[in-house]
Amino acid sequence: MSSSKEPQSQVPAGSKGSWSSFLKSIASFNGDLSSLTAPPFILSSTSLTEYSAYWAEHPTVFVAPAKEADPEKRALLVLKWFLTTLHQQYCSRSEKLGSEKKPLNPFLGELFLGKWLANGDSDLGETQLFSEQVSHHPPATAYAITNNKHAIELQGYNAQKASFSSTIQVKQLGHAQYTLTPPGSSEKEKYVITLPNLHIESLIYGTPFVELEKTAKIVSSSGYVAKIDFSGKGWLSGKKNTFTACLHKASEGEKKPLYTIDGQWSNTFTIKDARTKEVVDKWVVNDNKTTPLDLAPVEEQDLYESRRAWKEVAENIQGGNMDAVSAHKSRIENAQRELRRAEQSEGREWERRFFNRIEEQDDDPLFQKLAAELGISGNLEGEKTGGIWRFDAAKAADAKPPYHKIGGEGLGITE
Ligand SMILES: CC(C)CCC[C@@H](C)[C@H]1CC[C@H]2[C@@H]3CC=C4C[C@@H](O)CC[C@]4(C)[C@H]3CC[C@]12C
Repeated sequence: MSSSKEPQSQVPAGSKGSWSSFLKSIASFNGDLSSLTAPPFILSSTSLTEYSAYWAEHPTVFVAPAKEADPEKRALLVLKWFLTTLHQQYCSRSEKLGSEKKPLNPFLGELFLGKWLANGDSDLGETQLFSEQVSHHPPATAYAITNNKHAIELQGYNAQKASFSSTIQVKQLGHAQYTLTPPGSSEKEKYVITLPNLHIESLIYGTPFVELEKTAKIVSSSGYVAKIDFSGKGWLSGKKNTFTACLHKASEGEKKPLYTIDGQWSNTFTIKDARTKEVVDKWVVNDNKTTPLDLAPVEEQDLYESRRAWKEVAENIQGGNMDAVSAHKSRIENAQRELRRAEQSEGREWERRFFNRIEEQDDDPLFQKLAAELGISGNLEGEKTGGIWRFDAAKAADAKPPYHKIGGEGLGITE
């Protein structure tokens, strides 16, 4: 007999069979999550290209480091910003939709573009988002978030490698780089960020949610290192999403912490000065509303913008009309296959709108130095990310639709 405290299955009555076949299929799949066929109740109408927005849903926290003159406090503010993104990155679907869902698998060239407006804050300026699916096989998304007023740029690209060991385990490939120009300085300061591993909990009950694992690191050109350790359901606290973080000088090591942070990334965490043991800052997720991303109305969007391209699919997922969902998905997939065939026979490649594929040896030396400190290499990951991707600010300047000459052809739309 099951005790009343044990979680009950939340799988809808009509989906029990398809859920258990889904669970069986993941136990033996090939590592590409997009290839999994999941039952309708777990499908999301949001594409993975949208997830890039999670990096800056608190624009004031995103720009705060650029205003700080003290390098040590600046490094702390970058760490704080990174930690404040985690709730949105890893919890927001579960909180909004009742569980983690399977996102739409972006097509090559799919775009998600928008901005966070200053909303009356005269000092904030506009923060712009460029997110683009730069590879389809393997799937990889590149993003850049810029704030010109504060000369900040975050860019990165990522892909996921999944495996199965009692549940879905996900390794994130790729990394992020945050660049600013300190007040009064003319030299850029760069922070390179590695991404944590994650796994899915509560799959069996039909209420999957994300838990983070292992570590993430941030190293800076100013000589600071932040290490974040994720312990999931903390051994001491017994609470989910538990972590500890520590900021130290690269020259001094972890034994001489400057600041320590602990708590739950999905709830509350506290920042302490490690020298005085004093609490210097606290973050409470519920006290900090996110700023909604400002998007062009769907009719005015480019055909390759995510919400416009997936409109029919999304509406039919929401309406539960799965035949129409697969019809529209197939339309896009077939048109994309056709396009790839044509490109191949003409010996050319799809032109990325905002990003370029680069050779590692041609990369920014500042980035290369920090990557070496972290032991990461674009070349080693390149196979899983379709290459090494860098934002092209010139391509983004004054960008407005239409973003591609090709029109509806690649989406199976004839107009
Ligand atoms: C819900 C279950 C049954 C299906 C599996 C869904 C998989 C594809 C989902 C679940 C959680 C998702 C991750 C959640 C958050 C992020 C952070 C973001 O910055 C990049 C994408 C990434 C890393 C997602 C990739 C896709 C992901 C791993």
